[in-house]
Amino acid sequence: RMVKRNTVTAAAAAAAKYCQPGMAIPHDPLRGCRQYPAVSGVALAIPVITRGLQAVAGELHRKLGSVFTVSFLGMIKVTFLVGPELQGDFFSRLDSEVCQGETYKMTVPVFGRGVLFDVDQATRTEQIAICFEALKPARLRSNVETMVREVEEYFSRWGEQGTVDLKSELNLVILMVASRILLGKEVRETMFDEFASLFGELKDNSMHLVSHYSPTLPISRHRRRNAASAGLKALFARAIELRRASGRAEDDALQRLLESRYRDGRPVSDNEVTGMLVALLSAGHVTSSNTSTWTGAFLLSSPRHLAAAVDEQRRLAARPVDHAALSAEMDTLHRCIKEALRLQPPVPLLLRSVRRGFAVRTREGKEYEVPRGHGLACYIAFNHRLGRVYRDPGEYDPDRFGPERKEDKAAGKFAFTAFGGGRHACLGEAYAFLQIKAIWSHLLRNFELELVSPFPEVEVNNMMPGPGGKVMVSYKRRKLN
Ligand code: HEM
Repeated sequence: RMVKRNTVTAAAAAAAKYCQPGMAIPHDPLRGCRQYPAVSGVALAIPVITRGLQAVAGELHRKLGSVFTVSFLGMIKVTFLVGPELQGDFFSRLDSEVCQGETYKMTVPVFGRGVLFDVDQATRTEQIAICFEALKPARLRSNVETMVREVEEYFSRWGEQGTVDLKSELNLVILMVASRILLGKEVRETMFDEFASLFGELKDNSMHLVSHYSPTLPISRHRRRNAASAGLKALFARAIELRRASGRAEDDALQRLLESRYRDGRPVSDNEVTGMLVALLSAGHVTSSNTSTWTGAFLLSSPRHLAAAVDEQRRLAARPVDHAALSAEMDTLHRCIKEALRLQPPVPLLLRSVRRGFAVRTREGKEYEVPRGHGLACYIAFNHRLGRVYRDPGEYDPDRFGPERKEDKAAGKFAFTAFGGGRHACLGEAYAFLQIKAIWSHLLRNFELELVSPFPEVEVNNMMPGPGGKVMVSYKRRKLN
């Protein structure tokens, strides 16, 4: 039953000064609108700065329940849906009801014109399907050997012992893997340094909050972002020319994109291919790099789980690190990575806009209407720490995903959403796990590691916050047997 916003009770009317028109209105026939589900975003600014977004969200959740609206000067209203049971409304509704497009407009100057969030919904859906086809797990099988070789070569440069900033090391090795598997040998072998410098510039200048709210504001950061994006696309266009001139077909994502066609038979243009490559790198690099670093920080701070992960590698030491080993035989390592993703999801907050209003029902049976025009928020980092879903939610405890506990499954489909879910679920999940496991299985097999700097704090003012500062790790070579 749809709850009409204009049919609130007398009690609700009395509370109207708090429940501004257009807000999600709790429908509680017995108590009326006693809760005040709308809060001012401006009033929240100081608490968010001083106490952090998670703490403030916790307080709002305690006071207002699982559905509440934050209003920014009455102009932007964002409704938060808290808890796995409400995430179907966020992830699975039709794009005509709950739409991604508005909130990803900031990617247009990054990916370039004619790609993804610069095109209509139908074309975007086709382009995403083309990217999915290029990275689907069956396709990646043949790339694993190259991926593992790239990782081995990278760490062969480390000495017998030393101290490194793990964050910058993992950032670089992941970029090398991506340049080989996604972009191909031309970029990896002849243009890597130029590519790495342009991509670094793009990454540093495109993910700040100011770009989210005003992507074309003429500021120096945006000029540098635009130049880096144009430079990257030109570099990929050169790689395409080299590929065509060689007359060879390679086994990488570039080749698969070049050979793709839209459903009507139209080939994907070079501009679209270069834009999709920038999109895949942007979606996949920071997320994988941050997750690898958090995995290291957590493991190296948790002797019991580190020992379990090392034991697993010892058991598998006689086996080659191939696709079967990485995808099916490293359960302990998989859970260690997944737990890092639960505690530090690289995309902590997802936003949508509501195109057609709809009603949601909480687990307590309360109904709310979320009206057209609202923003909709899925605060992944907060949902991942709900005590009713995860036992001791602040603890790093990979065993919670084991067969005895399965805490992510027990609470329903959307209890673990580090990779999103439903209609727009991440298409790089298999690729991300393969490469992070390739890296960490190699590190655990070949090095004794120790975290020698304090456990990292989370970065602020970044849409994809990672571990802040340097993450210093000392290493000593070893061989597991
Ligand atoms: C640990 C690594 C990763 C994490 C945590 C992650 C997370 C996510 C999340 C949360 C979404 C959903 C966004 C939304 O619903 O608005 C998403 C979508 C996406 N991801 Fe990933 N991602 C990772 C790695 C990758 C990689 C390696 C690639 C590609 C190489 C990739 C490509 C994409 C793409 C293209 C989408 C958009 C899908 C769509 O809109 O239908 N991701 N990712």
